[in-house]
Amino acid sequence: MELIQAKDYQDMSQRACSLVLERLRGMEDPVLGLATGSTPEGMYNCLIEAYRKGEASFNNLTTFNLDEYVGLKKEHPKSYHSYMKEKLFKHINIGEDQIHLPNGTAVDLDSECLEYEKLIKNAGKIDLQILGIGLNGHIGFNEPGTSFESRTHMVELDESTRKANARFFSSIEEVPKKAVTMGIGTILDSKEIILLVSGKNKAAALARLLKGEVSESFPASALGEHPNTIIIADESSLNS
Ligand SMILES: O=P(O)(O)OC[C@H]1O[C@](O)(CO)[C@@H](O)[C@@H]1O
Repeated sequence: MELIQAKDYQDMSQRACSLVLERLRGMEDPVLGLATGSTPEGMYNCLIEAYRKGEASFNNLTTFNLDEYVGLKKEHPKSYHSYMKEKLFKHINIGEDQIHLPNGTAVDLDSECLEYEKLIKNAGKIDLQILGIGLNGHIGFNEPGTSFESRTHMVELDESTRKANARFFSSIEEVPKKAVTMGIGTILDSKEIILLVSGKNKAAALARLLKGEVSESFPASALGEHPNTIIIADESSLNS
């Protein structure tokens, strides 16, 4: 794992944005894996800015998001479909047919998971996967104890994850208890991974990751087994 030290959130976001744009420019039909949460918002703003300035175009891009809550319709304001639309997709030149997120309201969720895996496979490998990290080391919604070989599957969210994500809802009761997420094996199949880490509250998780012990009790440690992962971390997550 390569570590890039950024000064602050803004610097982390800009470095990630520059890396993404550089990689996209070098590819004919890039496949990009995307994350939600607070961490990538600055990077998305930078990508939008580059598009507005005419420095980037996304018409040949295919995207796959990591995860979606079970039970929230696409149109629900707190769904990850809505997040992606509001934070990125509606501001750039990308069409509905280019973007993919799991459907958390599918009648048959097991088939939905298999179908999502198939879609990723048919697109070729994910060229570049963007990740954030949860306080307990989750990546996507893969909670501690998830097999590193897991494929897209349905998960029960940890109470700690629901609590952390309650800030996006009116109350913790509204946070769904389940989600569909790419598995850790699915994530590890990506050709390249960028993990973004910002803020004091992520310091313990980052320190554990950098220690290098690989264990299923700490999902992000799977990245230690990936040949091409870059961590971009800001000072507050590194020095707290
Ligand atoms: O960037 P945040 O909001 O701290 O979230 C970290 C991680 O947790 C999740 O939001 C899931 O809880 C991921 O999608 C994200 O990568």
